[in-house]
Amino acid sequence: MSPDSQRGRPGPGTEASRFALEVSGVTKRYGSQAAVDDVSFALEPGTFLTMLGPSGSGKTTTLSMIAGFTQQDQGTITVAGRDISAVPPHQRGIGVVFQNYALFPHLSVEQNVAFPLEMQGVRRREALAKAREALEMVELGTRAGSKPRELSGGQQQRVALARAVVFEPPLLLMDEPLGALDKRLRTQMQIEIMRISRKLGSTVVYVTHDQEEALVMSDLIAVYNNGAIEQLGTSRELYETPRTRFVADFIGESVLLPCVAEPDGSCHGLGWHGTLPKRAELREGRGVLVLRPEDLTIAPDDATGGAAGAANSIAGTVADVIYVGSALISLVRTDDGAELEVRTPRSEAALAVRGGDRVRVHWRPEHAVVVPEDERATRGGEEELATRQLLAPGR
Ligand SMILES: Nc1ncnc2c1ncn2[C@@H]1O[C@H](COP(=O)(O)OP(=O)(O)OP(=O)(O)O)[C@@H](O)[C@H]1O
Repeated sequence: MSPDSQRGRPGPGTEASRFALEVSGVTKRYGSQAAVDDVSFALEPGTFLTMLGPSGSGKTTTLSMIAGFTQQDQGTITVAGRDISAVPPHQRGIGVVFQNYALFPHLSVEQNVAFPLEMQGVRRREALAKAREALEMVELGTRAGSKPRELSGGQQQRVALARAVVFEPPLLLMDEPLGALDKRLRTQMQIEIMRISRKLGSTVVYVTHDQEEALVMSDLIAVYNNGAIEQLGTSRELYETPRTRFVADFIGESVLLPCVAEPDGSCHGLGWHGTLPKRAELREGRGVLVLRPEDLTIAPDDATGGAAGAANSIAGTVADVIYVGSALISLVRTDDGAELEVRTPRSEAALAVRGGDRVRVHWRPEHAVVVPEDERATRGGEEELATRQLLAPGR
């Protein structure tokens, strides 16, 4: 477990109930495979956490254990300081919106929304009145008497959202709730979900595949990989200071250059040398220099700095230039075969280069991060070869 995944956990003797949700050392195995492997995090009330990661990395299983649909093999889950591990789902007081958590087709929209309240023993009249309020909140007040099949996909999702928030749950779990919607409706619903969760002051755990959605909506993002949280932080922390190569690659566009960090504070790679960035996860040995395309600048290669070139830069040939409206993307192929993407704002387009130009791509060490090499990524393949060449004396 990375120290990051423990973020916000209370220390021994600290009052646990200051957290709306605390997941501690939770593991779920299917056969010999761990779907979720020793996951821990704690959320202050009102936090919006998004779980982001590739398919099969354990996001839904984590959510399902919090909801109570799946029983963990190890670890504890507490909601507002109360261990809910043995509490059945409907008694957990958690609002749930799962993509496949369908509405009841034979009930009207308002009866669907009133259902969780009636399950809690609230009288029918009161439950229906509250259901109508929740439907107003998602702007479906006029469709209370409709059957779900008479509504569009987006409207049905909004009913599901109303049903999840009708009892004003302090904790709301959402698994790809907008997965089936088109882009326009998705954006509208993202705003709706943020508005409603803020209004209710709910703590939200949200699962999505869409990193843009995660960056826009979340206070915190947990990046999942292979059943574990690889890094947990704000959007900005994940983008600007990824701790691992996986996170650097997964969040936003990145340029990754294999490198060797030296104890004297320098680092070098194939065809370049420079200063070891302060934000280096390792001070010595093999790693990967992480750069963001918008932090790179491009200039004609005038061979400054002699044959080895200027520090913190690499020479190459422009393979392509793509106009994307707000910026120009230059794809540069280095002499050692690495591909670099350089993003130049449109306002600086005078600096633009053309395909076939010899150029030098520069970066500032304060914009770079060095992360450890990912063993999985370097097992076999070209990259291992590149790293071996990098370490070979005489190059
Ligand atoms: N009921 C089950 N039986 C066996 N294996 C399961 C079961 N549920 C999940 N798994 C396995 O656990 C792993 C994690 O699955 P999970 O659904 O949590 O991933 P996910 O990150 O939510 O993926 P996706 O984004 O595709 O929904 C996967 O390898 C999956 O095959």
